[in-house]
Amino acid sequence: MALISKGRIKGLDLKKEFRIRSMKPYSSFASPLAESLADKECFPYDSVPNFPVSTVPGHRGQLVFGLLDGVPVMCMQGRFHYYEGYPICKCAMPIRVMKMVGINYLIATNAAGGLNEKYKVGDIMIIKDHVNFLGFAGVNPLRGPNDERFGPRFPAVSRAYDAKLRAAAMRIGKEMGIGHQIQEGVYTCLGGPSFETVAELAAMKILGIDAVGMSTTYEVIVACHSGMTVFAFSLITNKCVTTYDEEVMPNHEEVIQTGKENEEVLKAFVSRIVQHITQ
Ligand SMILES: Cc1cc2[nH]c(=O)nc(N)n2n1
Repeated sequence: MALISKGRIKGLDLKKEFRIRSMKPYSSFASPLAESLADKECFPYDSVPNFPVSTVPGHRGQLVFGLLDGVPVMCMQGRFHYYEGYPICKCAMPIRVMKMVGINYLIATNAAGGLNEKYKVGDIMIIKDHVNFLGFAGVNPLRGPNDERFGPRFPAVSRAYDAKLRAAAMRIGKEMGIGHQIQEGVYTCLGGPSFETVAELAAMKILGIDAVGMSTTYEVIVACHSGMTVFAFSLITNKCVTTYDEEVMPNHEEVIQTGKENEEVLKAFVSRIVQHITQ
């Protein structure tokens, strides 16, 4: 979500391009919230010049503009992942489009495996920091010539996840009566599409990682580079498989199912955070 002044790129009025009447918050969000918007206008990704298209089951593949409890918002239904085969800068490109329409905040959401033993399936982990494993191998969305229109060559990302919004989200969770399922921790992004081995998870535990996924960090780095304020959370969709004798292996069906089971509470949670941002 982002509070935005009316955005416009020098010489290119995106409002005409997107027929945007008034832009305020934005959310990179799963389908259900975008479906619930009033006064919706949808732009399939393949109708937006140079946009990648979603290839992952459960990701619709369109930009949705509309009203969330009266607040004009922009949602992504489906995001792009490194494992789909896109360059990482292409996976983060939608964040630059949002910046170009004048966005100053981002709410990013994802599904993730719970590595922290205290976590339960269905928990919401507010992300306080990330370990960008992809970046350790140089897979960074800012690699290559720097585009000065957005930010500096060497951006700081030490406070990528806004502390005030994290505290507000914690309070909102308690007010909603879901404080018992709200966590705060460190998220990591792996390349995927294979899930992690037991040994990899043991290593990540030593590194203090709480939840494991395959997205988000590259979007947050680009949002930070562009000077956007970021809030992000993970829905814990499964417990990471940390031993060799566990019955159930991690699987995409479980991820989708847990997302469906929690969509109402997530919609309410994000709506309350939007209200907080726009008050
Ligand atoms: C979206 C998602 C869900 C899980 N679960 C897991 O154990 N490991 C992952 N990397 N991911 N990613």
